[in-house]
Amino acid sequence: MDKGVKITINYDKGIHTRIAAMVVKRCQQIMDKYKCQLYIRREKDDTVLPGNSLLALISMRIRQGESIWVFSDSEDEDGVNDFANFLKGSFTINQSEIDEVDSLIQNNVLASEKIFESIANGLIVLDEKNVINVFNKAAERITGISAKVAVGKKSNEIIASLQLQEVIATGIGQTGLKQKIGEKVVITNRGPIIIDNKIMGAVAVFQDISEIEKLSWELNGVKELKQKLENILENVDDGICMVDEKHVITYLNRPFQRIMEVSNKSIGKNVFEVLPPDIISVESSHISEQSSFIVKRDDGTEIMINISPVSLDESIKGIILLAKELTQIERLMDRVQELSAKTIFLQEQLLKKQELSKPFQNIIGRSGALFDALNIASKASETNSTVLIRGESGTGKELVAKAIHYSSHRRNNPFVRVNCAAIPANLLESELFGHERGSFTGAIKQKLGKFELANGGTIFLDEIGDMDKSMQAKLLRILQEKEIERVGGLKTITIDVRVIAATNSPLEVMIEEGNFRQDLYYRLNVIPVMMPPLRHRKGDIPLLSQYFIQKVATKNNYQPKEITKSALKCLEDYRWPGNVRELENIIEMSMTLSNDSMIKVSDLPQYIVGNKDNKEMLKVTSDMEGHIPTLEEVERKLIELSLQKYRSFRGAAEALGINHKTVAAKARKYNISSW
Ligand SMILES: Nc1ncnc2c1ncn2[C@@H]1O[C@H](COP(=O)(O)OP(=O)(O)OP(=O)(O)O)[C@@H](O)[C@H]1O
Repeated sequence: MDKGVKITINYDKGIHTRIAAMVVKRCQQIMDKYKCQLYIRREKDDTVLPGNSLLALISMRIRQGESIWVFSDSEDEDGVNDFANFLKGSFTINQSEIDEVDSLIQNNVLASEKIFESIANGLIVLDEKNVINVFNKAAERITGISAKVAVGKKSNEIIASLQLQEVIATGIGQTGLKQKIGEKVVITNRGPIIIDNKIMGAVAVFQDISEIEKLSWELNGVKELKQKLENILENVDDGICMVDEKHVITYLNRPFQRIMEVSNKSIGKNVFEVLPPDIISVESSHISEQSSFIVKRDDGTEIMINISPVSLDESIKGIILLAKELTQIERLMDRVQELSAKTIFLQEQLLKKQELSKPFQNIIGRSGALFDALNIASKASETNSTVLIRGESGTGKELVAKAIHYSSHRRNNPFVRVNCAAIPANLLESELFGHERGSFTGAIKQKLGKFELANGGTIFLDEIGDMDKSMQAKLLRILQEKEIERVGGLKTITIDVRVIAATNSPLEVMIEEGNFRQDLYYRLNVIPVMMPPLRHRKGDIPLLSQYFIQKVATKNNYQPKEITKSALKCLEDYRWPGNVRELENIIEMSMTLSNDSMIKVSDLPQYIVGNKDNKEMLKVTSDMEGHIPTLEEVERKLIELSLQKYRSFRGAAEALGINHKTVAAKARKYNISSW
């Protein structure tokens, strides 16, 4: 190869395309003749090109006067000399040679096109005016634009996103450029075509990497998911252990290490070596379905083990072991039960509260028994049925009767109360049914009865147990026929009245004793409402006290007072025979009596405080172990106890219902100094 021949090109147009084709043709003939390969290279260039490559020769663009070297791979120099002589000549050519050369060029062009078409990357070639000359099949596939449309158009009109005009404008190429063509992501290598230092066009080769991008995005998603999963697994309370199909531990979370007393160094070890056989055995590691069992540890605690197979494409790839400390589960179960009971209770309360209409809302109390009564009463208000309200005096029977009336559709008509106990039996009939004026009744003028006055509304028959038997019969008739006759009158008057009756009397006993009509009882007791006594709902006392303090303050136009804890305790300890009415009265009285902003024990009536004192006294005396103490001894003990309990003269004074100065004096007298 080193023995090349240097020649100078004499042909005035240099080796242009057609001459290059001639050179290639001649070179091939010489190579065939001498069985060698011929090469050429520029004088000051190391690049060696085959002499029979048309593309190579054209790209060299050898001009007249330029020197080139001719080489051969053979020792024999004849081929080189022949080729060199041809190159030095004037390339005279006849017509048949022209045809041959043209067909060679044509074939080469076709071959280049074939190459362009068969490459997998998109190829776009532009001329110096930014007009697309080549737009191969891959470019068509990636861009979705056909070559017929693209070729001949400016690149920015067809595929603006590649910005190939920039390359022509700047002459600067780039490699590995990430660009977008529509939804597709491509990596582009692009560069200018420079000939004789002039930008003659640009070429871009691009590869569709959308799939790779998608995969890498998916891979990132998988990585993120894996991270999240690991975080979850580490933060759950359950122990989790994963074992592969070869029984090798691949993962253990921290709770599993704690529960099973193993370290994370067990990862990579055989599960049978790490865990005892009562947890996992060869048989249990071959399961195809989930199984659960309880294992008792030496310290008596129990662990629930759950083994599940991990299957992929119908073959088992390993197992997952879950370990839960049973005590913890039990604790959780208790908590769940407690919470669900609480939720049900609160839901019921909420429901009750929501269902109660406005007139029921000023009936104070949250206790279950009261709510049940109010709930029934509230439902009764939606009907015309007779209601029988039972309960001790002062429990709020009238309040409920009014609430029923004012919640019902009768609310704009009268609510008429009749106290059956307060009206003498001989007057009750005319009170209820009215009377006509005249000699028979002796009445000077006509009087409407309560039933007529209540027409369209509600009649509230309070203390119905005190009604005498003859009136009971008349009332029964009215309830059945919905008609009345005034005393001394002849005509019957149809009435539309809802009846609500109330009593504190034991009607069932009275029926047995023959003092109350059973048929009337059934007529009245259509919807029974039981009002609980206050001593059965002491939890309502603080709320009721607050309510009455506010009510009295508003009524008398003075500031509401607070109630001390010890005074409230006294109220809670009392039996309340007079129920809410009695509490209301006590609050009103003590608010009036109290000199400052607090209702204290000393402001409460003695029989309420005394009730508490009695109990404490009993306790104090029983503490003295059978010996009957003197009054002084009891007093000393009481002062001592109350000072120990309340830790101030004022607190002890409140509890004892005496002045704090008295307590201080007594403490001095009995020498009680440490408390
Ligand atoms: N739950 C309550 N909330 C607020 N006030 C109440 C409540 N219960 C009773 N009261 C009040 O107590 C007083 C007595 O109530 P009410 O007259 O309704 O009782 P009663 O059961 O009808 O008594 P009696 O059987 O003696 O007629 C009234 O001032 C009433 O407003």
